Amino acid sequence: MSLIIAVDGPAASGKGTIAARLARTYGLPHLDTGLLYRAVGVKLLEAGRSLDDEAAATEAARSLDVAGLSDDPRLTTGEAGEAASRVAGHPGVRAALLDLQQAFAAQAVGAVLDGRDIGTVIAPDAPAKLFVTATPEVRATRRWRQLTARGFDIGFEEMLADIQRRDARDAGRGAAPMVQAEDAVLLDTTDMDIEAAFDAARRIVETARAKHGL
Ligand SMILES: Nc1ncnc2c1ncn2[C@@H]1O[C@H](COP(=O)(O)OP(=O)(O)OP(=O)(O)O)[C@@H](O)[C@H]1O
Ligand SMILES: Nc1ccn([C@@H]2O[C@H](COP(=O)(O)O)[C@@H](O)[C@H]2O)c(=O)n1
Repeated sequence: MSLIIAVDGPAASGKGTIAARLARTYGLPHLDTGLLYRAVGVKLLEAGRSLDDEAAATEAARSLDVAGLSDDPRLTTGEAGEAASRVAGHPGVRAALLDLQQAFAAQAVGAVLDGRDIGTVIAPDAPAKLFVTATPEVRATRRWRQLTARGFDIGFEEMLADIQRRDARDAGRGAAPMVQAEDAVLLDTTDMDIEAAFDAARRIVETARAKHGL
């Protein structure tokens, strides 16, 4: 068995930050799966297609070029996040992105993946699973700081409404909804800074490693 670390949770909970640091700590490749859905959403928007058009979204997912996604500034906007969450509800899109994610998780060296359905659908047998969360207000504050620091003009109330709308859509959809896997450990980072959250995450992974002899 390889060390697969599944990190799920709602928007701006800090799961990407934790996943990236865990990957560095354990020398594992890391996939931010949200980027895949963001790229599909942006592709549709740029082609002038409706985000509700499942056939177009599925085709965009099937023909996705995954090279360079983590450096693409178009994927970091609030609009990209909203578009991602809309196309992520299409079963065809999720099916088109499944093999790629499962192949990434199956690397012999192990892997860290973060998203919404890693512990439930992509890697249900992962030995280490975390569900990272924080209150909507704290997550909206983190995302607002992140976006305004990059020069985006957005009010806090709008940010909070965006987070709450996305939470409801991601948790309420029929296809692979955002839900804590039964065997995932809940990590509530509401009152934790990044260092404290990472330390807590590493302890969870260490416990899993000891349990599975990894
Ligand atoms: N525990 C924390 N305390 C304060 N700020 C944090 C904490 N964790 C992450 N952040 C900051 O909050 C912002 C969002 O974090 P991050 O991108 O890791 O969240 P995420 O859950 O991966 O979001 P998304 O799913 O939308 O990609 C970043 O600016 C990050 O530096
Ligand atoms: N495994 C995943 C990852 C993401 N999504 C959807 O994409 C949206 C954007 O994700 P971020 O992590 O970049 O914020 C997110 O709101 C989900 O709708 C997903 O469904 N499954």
